[in-house]
Amino acid sequence: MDAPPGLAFCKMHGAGNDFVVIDSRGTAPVTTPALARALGDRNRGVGFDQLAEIRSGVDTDIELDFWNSDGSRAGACGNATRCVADLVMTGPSLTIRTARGILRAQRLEDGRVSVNMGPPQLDWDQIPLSHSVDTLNLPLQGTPSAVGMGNPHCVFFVEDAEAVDLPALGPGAETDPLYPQKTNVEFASLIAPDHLRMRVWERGAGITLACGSGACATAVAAHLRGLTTRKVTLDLDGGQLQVDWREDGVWLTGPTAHVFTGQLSAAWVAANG
Ligand SMILES: N[C@H](CCC[C@H](N)C(=O)O)C(=O)O
Repeated sequence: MDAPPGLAFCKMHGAGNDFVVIDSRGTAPVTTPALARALGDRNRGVGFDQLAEIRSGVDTDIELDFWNSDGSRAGACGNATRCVADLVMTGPSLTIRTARGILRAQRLEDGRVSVNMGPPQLDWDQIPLSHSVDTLNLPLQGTPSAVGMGNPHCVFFVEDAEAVDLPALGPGAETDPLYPQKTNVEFASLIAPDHLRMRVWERGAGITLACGSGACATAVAAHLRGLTTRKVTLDLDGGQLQVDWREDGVWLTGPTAHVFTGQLSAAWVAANG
């Protein structure tokens, strides 16, 4: 007898920031907070930093929803956007509707995928913060900068990002009351005016090897602080990303990898959905 149909997915990563991708084009969306949390469990599920669910586009080629491994929603995910674009793109570019708005991805001649993450959000109420402050110099220890990229970021500039104890410092900043929806937390140090070292503690996912929207937020904050040019390379724990803050938005470029496809068993989905 044939086994009952399960749920197909594929596993991808961008610079070590890893994703489960579910393609729900033409079918009903399946992800619930409980399913995302169960699937994100690296022992009992598949494991991922973010889950990306593809839906059919209405006025764009596709729509994308993002979830963190703790079951919470992520408004933006630069690396997953690049990975999914790589997966579904048939021409040179792709339009994607996300919670943030419409994003455009492009394939470069070297095979890497770039996405325009849109303009940065620099006003306190857009990021969002709990009240009006100088977003470039937050009234927190270490004077980090707040930048929104469709999700909130708190960027600390430090002497040596390598030396930062992420599990000790990340959770406190993630849950600081200044960020009513919590925040992603980046630690960056300057290597050269076009080169940064960055490490990240992500909201809802903890330490990840790379964060595309975090790289964008860090590049924007570094430029506004007068440290860097508009186009920078960022060394993350899992690889390099390029960010170019242009007139039409913040472009993120980097590698993508398709690791495997799989099929969740129907029984597991039923027990965990
Ligand atoms: N890794 C993702 C960002 C996930 C952000 C998520 N942790 C949130 O709650 O906003 C990226 O490449 O942009």
